Amino acid sequence: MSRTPVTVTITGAGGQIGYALLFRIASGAMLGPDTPVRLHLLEIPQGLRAAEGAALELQDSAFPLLSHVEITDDPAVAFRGANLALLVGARPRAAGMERGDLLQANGGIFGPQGRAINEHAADDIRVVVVGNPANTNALIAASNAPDVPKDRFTALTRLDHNRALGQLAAALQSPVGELRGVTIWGNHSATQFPDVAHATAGGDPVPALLAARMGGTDAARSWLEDQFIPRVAKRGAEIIEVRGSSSVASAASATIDHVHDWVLGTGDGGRTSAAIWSNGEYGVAEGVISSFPVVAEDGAWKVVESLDVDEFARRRIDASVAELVDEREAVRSLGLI
Ligand SMILES: NC(=O)C1=CN([C@@H]2O[C@H](COP(=O)(O)OP(=O)(O)OC[C@H]3O[C@@H](n4cnc5c(N)ncnc54)[C@H](O)[C@@H]3O)[C@@H](O)[C@H]2O)C=CC1
Ligand SMILES: O=C([O-])CC(=O)C(=O)O
Repeated sequence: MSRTPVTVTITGAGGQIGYALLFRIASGAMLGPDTPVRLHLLEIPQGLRAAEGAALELQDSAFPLLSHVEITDDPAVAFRGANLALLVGARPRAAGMERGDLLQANGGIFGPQGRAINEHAADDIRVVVVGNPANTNALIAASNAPDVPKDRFTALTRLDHNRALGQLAAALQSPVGELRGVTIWGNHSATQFPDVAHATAGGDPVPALLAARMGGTDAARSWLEDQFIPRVAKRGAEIIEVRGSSSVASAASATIDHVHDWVLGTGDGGRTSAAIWSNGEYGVAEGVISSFPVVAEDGAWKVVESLDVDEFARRRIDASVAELVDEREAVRSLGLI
């Protein structure tokens, strides 16, 4: 284990997801058992004590891969030399806040962070935005980092992808590990489209397996449209209702999965979902950060472009992309991009 440590910046490191992320990163779950890490924890002043407390616990965990922890409220320090940036800290929607207010408040976070990444991060910087509204926050950061290739800015839809796997596995009574080819399209919001048209379980097509279990194609289609899609798309709200607060461990786990696959590759048959810069694939508007079916090879996400999109899927994808375009117009009119 003589490799140079990878510098990982985590924003909002003193928050809930930050707390769940830090220990898994330091254990090697994200970058593998041979890669030492330096952690840069960025917080706002009122979050620094929580980040300091987490750092004490990191020390107490004696992780062999953890080479250094830096805690700061200065983005220039946090992003200096960063190879990976996990942008978790964001401004939550408060009571009475309009969408424009939320985008404005987050623009005040992700604009400066994009500029600090542009100025201070390492040349191979890769960014995943978790803080909501994740896709548009990623767009703001990317737009404020003109020297960083756009394909280095991504947003997390892996949690939605994993939620879809969990629901399908339960419906089919199939191990999660046998499921392939699920896709989340569009925005990390209730308009997202979880798509199983090309999915397989144990090598068999999921639509046919659902029809066999549910007594026909119409019953399977109703289950997909009336139960599966809304349940996955609104799972965040369900967790808040049942748990009393938003998803934390599953969000951290999905973030680990996203970065792990981006850096180390998805391998054979490992198609997944990630929100990445659109170059117009599948008719998605260029220059929004949309979720696509992807594989990762040599440290880059690639859209899997060979899938048929039927009329139902087309409508769902277009609706979610229309929301992304609206959000882009809103942040453009606020001067944030
Ligand atoms: N994309 C996804 O799938 C999911 C996204 N989320 C989002 O992740 C975000 C974080 O969630 P939690 O950790 O539960 O929230 P939290 O409120 O526990 O933690 C957020 C932390 O960010 C810090 N912070 C705020 N502004 C900052 C800034 N400018 N720089 C650095 N740190 C800053 C806060 O001080 C706080 O410690 C939220 O926006 C949430 O909506 C949550 C679950 C899933
Ligand atoms: O709504 C939230 O803050 C949490 C979220 O994004 C999710 O659970 O998908």
